[in-house]
Amino acid sequence: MAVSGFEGFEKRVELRFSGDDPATGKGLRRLDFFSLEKVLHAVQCTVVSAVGNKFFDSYVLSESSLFVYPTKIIIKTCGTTQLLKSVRPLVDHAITMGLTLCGCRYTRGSFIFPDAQPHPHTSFKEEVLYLEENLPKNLSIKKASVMKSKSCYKWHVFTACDEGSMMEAEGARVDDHDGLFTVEICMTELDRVLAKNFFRRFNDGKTGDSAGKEMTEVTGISSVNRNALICDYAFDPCGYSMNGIDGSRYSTVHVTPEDGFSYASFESVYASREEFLEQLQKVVKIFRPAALSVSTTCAAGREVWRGVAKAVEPLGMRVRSRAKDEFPDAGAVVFQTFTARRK
Ligand SMILES: C[S@+](CC[C@H](N)C(=O)[O-])C[C@H]1O[C@@H](n2cnc3c(N)ncnc32)[C@H](O)[C@@H]1O
Repeated sequence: MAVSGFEGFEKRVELRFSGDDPATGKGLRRLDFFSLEKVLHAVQCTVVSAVGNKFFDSYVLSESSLFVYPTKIIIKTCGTTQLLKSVRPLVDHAITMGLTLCGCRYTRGSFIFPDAQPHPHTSFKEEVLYLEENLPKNLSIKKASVMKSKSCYKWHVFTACDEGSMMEAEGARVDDHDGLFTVEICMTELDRVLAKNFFRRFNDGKTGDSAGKEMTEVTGISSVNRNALICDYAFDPCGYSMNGIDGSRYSTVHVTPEDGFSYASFESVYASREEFLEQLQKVVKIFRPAALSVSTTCAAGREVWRGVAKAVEPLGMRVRSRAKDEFPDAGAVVFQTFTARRK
């Protein structure tokens, strides 16, 4: 942990592969646990709990989450982890399974404690350089951009893909190659009373799993998506992580409740804008942050960002800025920031 406080803002990387194993269709899910742990060791985190269904495997980590699909991996880590160190080993493991990397997307917000970040996360420039050096050469179509806001929080995006993926994305005009769009929500300065729900009582006699389950219920996180199977974990003395699995769709919540650097994140994929907006409202009510950012990534031409301001306005949040950009393979990214009227 940094001397100053825990860095809640996560780094997130999504790797897409082509060439599934036609015999089992399990692709990357065949990666054994020992190999996965070795990759996570390089990142400096560990698995605290795991669950899977017929579509994917989901892992709650000591620092955030990992999702493994047959041809896609999403890994999100916070604190002072070295997330990008996972990229090359994951690509190498995939090659042994007959899979080729065809797309990479790296996103993160602005760190609260940037000076505490180790290599290669000391700056966005360094992260991009590291990715360029460690990604296979077939990912020749690249773009890196920092999307600005009116506050100190920015959204950093890097994407890279091969020519085949680029043509496919242009033809289908569908992001994520499955019709879903991704939403990443970051919240800071959480309501102090609500943040207390993510602290454990001294010597509570509970396990991380049982205390996590209780937090999921007490805070209302269980009602964000009632169809999701939730795998939750409460850290000691405070902090919370959960992964939700709903068919082929994941969701994830991470909370750093300490006053002075409180932070919570919510991420999920959606097919419908209505469902997204309904869940966004529930999430904002759980944390009542003073500052909120909502990043949507979807096919170019789909305007899933619309309606966000209208959805959070009745909850006392006012739109501060909106930045839009397009990225090869990923599609349109819209980064919107909001602040609470009370501040
Ligand atoms: C891993 S969780 C959630 C991470 C998430 N990205 C976030 O900040 O919202 C981080 C919270 O758990 C607390 N925590 C307690 N023990 C921890 C541990 N062994 N590893 C990581 N975090 C721990 C941290 O102080 C922090 O409040």
